[in-house]
Amino acid sequence: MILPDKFRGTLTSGDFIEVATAALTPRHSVIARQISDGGEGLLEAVGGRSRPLVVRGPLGKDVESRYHLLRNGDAVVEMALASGLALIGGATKNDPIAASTYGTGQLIRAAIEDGATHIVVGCGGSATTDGGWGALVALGPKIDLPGLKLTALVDVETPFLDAPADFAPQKGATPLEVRFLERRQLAIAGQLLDRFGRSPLGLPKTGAAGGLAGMLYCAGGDLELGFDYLSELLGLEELILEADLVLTGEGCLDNESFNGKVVGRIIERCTYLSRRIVVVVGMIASDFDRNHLSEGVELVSLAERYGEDRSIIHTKECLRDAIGAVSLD
Ligand SMILES: Nc1ncnc2c1ncn2[C@@H]1O[C@H](COP(=O)(O)OP(=O)(O)O)[C@@H](O)[C@H]1O
Ligand SMILES: O=C(O)[C@@H](CO)OP(=O)(O)O
Repeated sequence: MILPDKFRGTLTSGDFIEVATAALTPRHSVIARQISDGGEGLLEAVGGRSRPLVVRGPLGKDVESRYHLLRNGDAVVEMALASGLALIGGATKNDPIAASTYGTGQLIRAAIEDGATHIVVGCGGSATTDGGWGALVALGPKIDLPGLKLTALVDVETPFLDAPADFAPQKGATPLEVRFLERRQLAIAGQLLDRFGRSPLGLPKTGAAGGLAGMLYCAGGDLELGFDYLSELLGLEELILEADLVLTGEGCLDNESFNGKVVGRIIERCTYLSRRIVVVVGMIASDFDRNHLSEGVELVSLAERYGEDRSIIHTKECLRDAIGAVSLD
């Protein structure tokens, strides 16, 4: 069974599935699912009908975006498709103070106006650290509609006030800007408490997507790990139980991977269900704590095996070769 996350910047989870399926068939029967932790790739993973919409991108320029309507009635928004770092070409092009979740609010509002009553918002992969303020402005009074159920799917356990220090640097913030964002985040938490009577402070998961998850929580929403939502939707537990081997991977295996992200959750589930697990990653972070891996987890780093340059430039070839070298009998 193939269950990959993306390798940010070099390989989508769809690419991983294509390469791995070609390497394993016809000798092995393969089941593959695209999977996401709520960040990039969520809409591809959930499927459903796509509703296209032009919204305001993270730095104010219009972007073509969309949300999905599922057969079970859920409307699914992937915030990365409206307020994501990838939309503006990465951290060096970002303005980490100005970046706003307004466009995500526009997507949620459109789903409400289309009649959705359960809106699931994937948080992660963001350019923003605005505590969800932009989305709140875009939603206006819509967010208070009776009967509206909101679920924030998160990819990390980070609390609201830790979002700037933990994630703003990867969005281009300097240490000085991180301190500013921390003060602003605290002020936003106060505003959210005044408005909704609920505070995000001290609560795990509320810092996902720069605190968008915290705003949704204050507005009455639930917080759920993106992986757990998808696992239930796709029946992953049953599929893992039926598999002889589970193959997964992501760009960089780090301690955050075990903080709610796809690869960490898959390793945990396979260990619990006594399934063989092979993890192919682009690289392993230098401070990665190997105690996260139980005995028996097979780990391959493309950067270690083929060199960093080659693994980044020729990711597909390296992946094909690495999978070919795994003993599958
Ligand atoms: N093909 C690759 N080879 C080596 N490292 C990679 C490769 N692709 C991505 N990476 C590394 O992975 C990092 C992104 O990590 P990833 O696990 O994909 O996303 P996330 O930040 O959501 O956990 C990149 O910044 C890069 O350092
Ligand atoms: O958007 C963000 O702030 C972070 C955490 O939610 O996402 P990612 O881990 O994908 O960088």
